[in-house]
Amino acid sequence: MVFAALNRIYAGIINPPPAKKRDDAIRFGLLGASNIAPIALIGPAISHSEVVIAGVAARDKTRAEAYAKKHNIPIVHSTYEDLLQDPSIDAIYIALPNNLHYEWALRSISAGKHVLLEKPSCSNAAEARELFTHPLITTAGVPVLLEAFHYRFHPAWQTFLARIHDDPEAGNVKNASAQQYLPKGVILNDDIRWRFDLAGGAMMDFGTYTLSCLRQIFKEEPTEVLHASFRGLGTPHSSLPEPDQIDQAMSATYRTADGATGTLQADLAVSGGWPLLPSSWTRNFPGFGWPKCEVELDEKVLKNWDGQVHAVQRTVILWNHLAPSVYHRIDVEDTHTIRAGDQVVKTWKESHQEKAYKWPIGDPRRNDEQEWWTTYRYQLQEFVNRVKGRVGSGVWVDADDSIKQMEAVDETYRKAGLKVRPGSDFKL
Ligand SMILES: NC(=O)C1=CN([C@@H]2O[C@H](COP(=O)(O)OP(=O)(O)OC[C@H]3O[C@@H](n4cnc5c(N)ncnc54)[C@H](OP(=O)(O)O)[C@@H]3O)[C@@H](O)[C@H]2O)C=CC1
Ligand SMILES: O=C1OC[C@@H](O)[C@H](O)[C@H]1O
Repeated sequence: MVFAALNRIYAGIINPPPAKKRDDAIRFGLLGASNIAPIALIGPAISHSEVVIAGVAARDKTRAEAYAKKHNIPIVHSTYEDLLQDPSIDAIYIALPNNLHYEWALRSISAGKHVLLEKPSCSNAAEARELFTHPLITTAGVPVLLEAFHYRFHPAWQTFLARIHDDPEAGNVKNASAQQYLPKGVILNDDIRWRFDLAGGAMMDFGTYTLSCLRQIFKEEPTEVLHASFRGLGTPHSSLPEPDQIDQAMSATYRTADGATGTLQADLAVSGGWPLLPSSWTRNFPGFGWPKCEVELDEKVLKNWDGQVHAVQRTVILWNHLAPSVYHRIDVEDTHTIRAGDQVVKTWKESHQEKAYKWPIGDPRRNDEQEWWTTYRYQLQEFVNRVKGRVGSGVWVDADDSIKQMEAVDETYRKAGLKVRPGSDFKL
């Protein structure tokens, strides 16, 4: 198991096998010399025959040149706008602070470029509505715009959803939870995530994934935020603009019209919780927690005969939805009960575990994917399929989804007593 995981990490992240590039490959330009691009796009592009990372622009040209050299990017522009106006660039990757997503997505689309836009798509719902309903992206034949919720494109996530929504044993969703934690200290004090003016905060970061997970699990929009509470920044951050508006961690519970509930936990600075040691010793040490989604379904009647009922109640857990190519596990537990009236005649459990590094054998989505493909590599595959007009796996994040996501983010901030993240004044 460890050896297989190391192999997947090596081929998927450390040293992806290079593909021979096609003449009609999509030429990507990067806005900003960002920390995330090497993992989210530059690395995945190496093994894709139809993607070339052709250019980068950064606010500081010397930094852009150093970044280009490190990552073998041939073209360097000294302004973001110059990159957009470069006719040799087909698509733009936007991994800028959240408050700049709206403006640069609009600018990129209006320059005729396809856009892979980092999550969260915008600073708030008003911007998302403006962006995703703009005629520049709603008219036929316009460029592709995708909010980069990479985890959704991996077969592990889609298999998890299938166990909740598609199996005969699956009742309605009753309760769900989604959690993501980063150890304290990983995100430094001057990071964009701690800046209210840059639309930062835990809810905009790990919160946006966990909320997206719950919305997918519910398969309908939550109608109410039942509870939301946050842990703020400590004193080292007091020099930042409006530090009291930043959530270092967020916890929120939602309810749907059908009465299902779901809770998210998103923490960008976890401490303590070490096993075996007294909590008083470790409470200031960095803590760890697996990314995890768990769902409890309502009981479902499978069979009804001669006054007896056979029902099943399912629980499903996905361990590590965030980096499933490294390792993941889907646990399915079905509790079967046979009843005669109120009397339980028999009850038993059936459990199994699943892995889905690729689409299942015989599945029409199965193609030339590899077990080491990361979520970002699967996402890139679908982005290219969309640009090229192919059917692909069918997984996508559409405009309405991105709008509803930001509406729920805003509602969470309101419920927590924090301000909705500030939007930009940019107009095309
Ligand atoms: N999909 C995923 O797994 C991940 C997604 N993300 C998302 O990607 C985006 C960027 O995150 P990350 O790469 O960590 O960010 P970085 O801290 O690396 O910043 C990205 C770029 O933002 C530019 N920038 C523009 N204005 C500012 C400013 N005022 N302060 C700081 N930087 C500025 C810089 O560009 P320049 O080079 O021009 O100076 C910088 O290179 C975020 O939206 C985040 O949510 C982040 C991590 C993981
Ligand atoms: O996947 C991620 O990992 C680190 C986070 O801070 C980042 O924004 C997120 O997208």
